[in-house]
Amino acid sequence: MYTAREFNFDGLVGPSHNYAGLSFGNVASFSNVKSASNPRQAALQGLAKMRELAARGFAQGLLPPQARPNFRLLRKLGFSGTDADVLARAWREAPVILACAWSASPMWTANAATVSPSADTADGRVHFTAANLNNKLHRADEHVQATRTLRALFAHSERFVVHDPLPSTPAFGDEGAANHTRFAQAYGAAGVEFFVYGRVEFDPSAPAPKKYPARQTLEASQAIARLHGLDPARTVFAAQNPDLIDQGVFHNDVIAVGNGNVLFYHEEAFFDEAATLDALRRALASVGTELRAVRVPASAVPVADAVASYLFNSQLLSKADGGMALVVPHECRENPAVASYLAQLVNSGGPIDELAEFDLRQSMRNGGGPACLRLRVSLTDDEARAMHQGVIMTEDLYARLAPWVERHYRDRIEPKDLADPQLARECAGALEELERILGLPGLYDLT
Ligand SMILES: NCCC[C@H](NC(=O)CCC(=O)O)C(=O)O
Repeated sequence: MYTAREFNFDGLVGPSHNYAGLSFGNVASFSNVKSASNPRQAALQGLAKMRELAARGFAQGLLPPQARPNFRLLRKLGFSGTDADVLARAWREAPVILACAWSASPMWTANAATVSPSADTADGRVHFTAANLNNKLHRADEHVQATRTLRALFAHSERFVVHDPLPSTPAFGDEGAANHTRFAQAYGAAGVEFFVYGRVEFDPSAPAPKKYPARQTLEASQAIARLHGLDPARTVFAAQNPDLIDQGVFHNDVIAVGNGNVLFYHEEAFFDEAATLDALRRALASVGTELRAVRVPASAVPVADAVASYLFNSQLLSKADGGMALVVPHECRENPAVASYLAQLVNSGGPIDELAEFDLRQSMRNGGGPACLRLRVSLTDDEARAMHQGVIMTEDLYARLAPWVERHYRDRIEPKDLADPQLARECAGALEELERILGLPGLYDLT
């Protein structure tokens, strides 16, 4: 009856992937600052994940990288002259700003937008709102291209709407789907949308972290629910545990993941666990579904291990046989507490009965695991047909993209390379060819 599927749109890692330590509050980003990256390996690791999941029959797409360096940003900040002048002066006077302009951070497409499937929205269209990501300079401009890309892919205005991002001010800090989960009996059925926020701008007494920034506000989440036309009875807002933000849980998707009627979460994830579960249970009951909560106690997995391994930054995928696979990074096997927890989990008779493990080390070193790397979009069959087809992962597309990466990507970038105008030319050349491979002429505003 409900013919809808969940597509995962993974970020294709861009040719300037590097480690610049730009994300205060993200432990991995800070610990790997200024080490050498390998963009070629990063892109191939991401493609390998997309290819394997597509081959297994999961609906898999990609979102293209963004043009870097971001000369528009650098020029806006007063660096002028030729492109080479801009890079040289920024390198001399403001190397951190230069690194921001080069960041390949759009690869983490969970932060590209919040998406509400048509079964949840008042007008029956799929709604997208590009995230303003205003907490970090290197991410605060991503929404310009993200909006443009989403409008190119989901152009059919009777089926899709891509909203402008929320106002770029602290009251509306929005990090997209990293703080949003949807529960439903089936992808095409009416569901419950779950928003987790880190602080409340207009209520100073609300919980908030002390050391690291809370990137998502309640006000932003509420605005998105309004824009998307969500039914209040099927929308739940919950506060993240601020102490965990201070321990490196900078997005909710570092400590919880949901799919179908399953919530897989750490017992300390939420400010008020009981109230959060109650609200979810009530909302799910209104659509005839019962919540299955898989709670991980701190005695089995301490928060520090969850952050180091990215156990919860996993994908929960519904399989044809009715079970669910948990897509985890290699780091989960290397962490003894997490490895033994997972061995027990898949044999517990619960909803998660399989592990799929991937080497995503290049992304992980910047704090991005399997879940950060993908944006979920549930689409009916008609909607899936109405979107641009050139970004859907197939063996054929893989066979074109892997050699494209080999041709254009370096295998090493260190901080001083960001001053190199030749690297900028290589990146532009790569994207020009990518527009053709994906069948998206004019995707980039390369003027
Ligand atoms: N959802 C995962 C996002 C990871 C991302 N890391 C970064 O931007 C690190 C970039 C650097 O430090 O070079 C972030 O913190 O927003």
